[in-house]
Amino acid sequence: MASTAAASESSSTRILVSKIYEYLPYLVPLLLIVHLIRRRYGSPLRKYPGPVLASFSRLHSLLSVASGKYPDRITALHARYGPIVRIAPNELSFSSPEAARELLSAGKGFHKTPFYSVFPPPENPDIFTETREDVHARKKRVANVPYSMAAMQQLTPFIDETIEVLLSKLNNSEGKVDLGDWLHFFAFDVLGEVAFSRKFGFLVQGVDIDDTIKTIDDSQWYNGIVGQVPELNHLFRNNPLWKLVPAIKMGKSALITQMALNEMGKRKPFEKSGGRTDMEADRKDLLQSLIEGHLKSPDKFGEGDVFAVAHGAISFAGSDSTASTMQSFFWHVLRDPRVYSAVVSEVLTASKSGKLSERVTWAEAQQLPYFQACLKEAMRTRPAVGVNISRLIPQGGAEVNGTWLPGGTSVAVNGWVLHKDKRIFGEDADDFKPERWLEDEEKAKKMERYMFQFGGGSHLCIGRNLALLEMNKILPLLLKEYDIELIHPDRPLNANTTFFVVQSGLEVLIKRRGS
Ligand code: HEM
Repeated sequence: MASTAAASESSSTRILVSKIYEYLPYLVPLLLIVHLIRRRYGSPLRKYPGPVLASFSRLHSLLSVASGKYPDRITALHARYGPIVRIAPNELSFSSPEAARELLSAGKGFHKTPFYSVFPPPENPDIFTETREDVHARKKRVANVPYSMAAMQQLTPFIDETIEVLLSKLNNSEGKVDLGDWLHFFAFDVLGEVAFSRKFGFLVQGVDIDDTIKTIDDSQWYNGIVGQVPELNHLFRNNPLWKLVPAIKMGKSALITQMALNEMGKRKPFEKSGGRTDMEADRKDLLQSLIEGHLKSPDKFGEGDVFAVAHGAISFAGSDSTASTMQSFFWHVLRDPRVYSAVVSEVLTASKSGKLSERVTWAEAQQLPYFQACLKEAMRTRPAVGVNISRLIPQGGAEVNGTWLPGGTSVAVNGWVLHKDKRIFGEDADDFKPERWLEDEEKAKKMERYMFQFGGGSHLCIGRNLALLEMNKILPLLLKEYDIELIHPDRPLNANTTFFVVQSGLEVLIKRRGS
């Protein structure tokens, strides 16, 4: 009896298995469709409009970033769907600057999303890649000290030295030059000096040595795209087999990594050198300040953090961002004869009346209101970070700008959208118009509050003082020294957004004033 029952049971199992096999080609797509429909309609975010693909897959975001035109894509999405757009199954993009202020403000428990974890180094996250707020806060407290404006001012001699090299190069190449390339080389060389008291030599050689800049940009391209689906990182960069493919050197710029390692090595043991590279030098570079921070609080800021922060500043955060901003400044100023003539006249008048030194200082640049307005306007209309800044809503949910959102929702904001808000910046917010900063003090203060070119809150850019110091010194100086003209005034600047908006094509005719 028992054996008959067992035989019949095994035969029905066989039938079931054979049926499953028979229907498998239909079953798998069916289950997938059910899963996708659940993602689209079963989510509490279903009431928010957005592209259909985005409601059930992150593929939409991935393809948008891969296009290199993310600022245009996200702007178009908000123009079509309104102030809150569902850009992925669990992600909303907000266009309102008020929402961005709340999202980025410190102490609300909004953490960075897994997007950031894709950026190297995975083994020792730096200030940018660290997604644990408490660990981030601990590290940032130490790293903030050397990045303060007072500390940065002491680095002025490093910047001045690099300025001399740039000027000598431009003096020797009067006529047609790619100003964008020179500004890019300048931004890198300043960082080499500031961080390690070492010249990378981009300006001297006038080329992208060892394809360093290209390697960094390729890495950013990868980070921006794979960051949309961070799980893919296990398949690629974090996959040991990936490293065996010789053509791929994602995230590893030999020149910069080697320089960082050498400089750290030379200063060991830290207890003895105090982080100084040269016992005679009276200049303190960034690495020395970071080592001092490490010596004071080795438990909060380990040796790995010293390396990660110094290396990250150069190989990721500080170079493309500053170069892109300077290129935007020149492109906007040069293509509008009215703006160019106003800013040049301000600089030359100040210079003639003895208000500018031969090498413009930070304090002097602050006394050039029209120049300051042009710089702000460049950072407003073309912020250097082109992809979204995103944060996670904590478990239990939270309100953003009056909208209740469930825990685990990712919320994104984008400077290219936020800075074009007509309520804050005016009906002509899409236009480059420096005057908007000079018309009314109250209005200018309000606009300032809603500028996100350096992010905000606890993740406000740590390098903003360095970038501002550098730009305030070199930009007016170039306007003072040279007559500059766009070769192709009607041609847009080529912009390829990876994480930063990497720009090219700033070709100009340059002539020394008075020559
Ligand atoms: C004009 C130049 C720059 C721009 C426009 C810029 C922009 C930004 C933005 C928007 C963020 C916030 C990103 C986010 O929350 O997802 C950020 C963060 C950061 N930036 Fe910059 N940056 C510039 C220059 C620099 C420089 C020169 C350095 C270092 C030398 C630097 C280092 C960092 C770091 C470490 C972070 C992470 C801060 C944190 O999460 O606490 N940046 N930057």
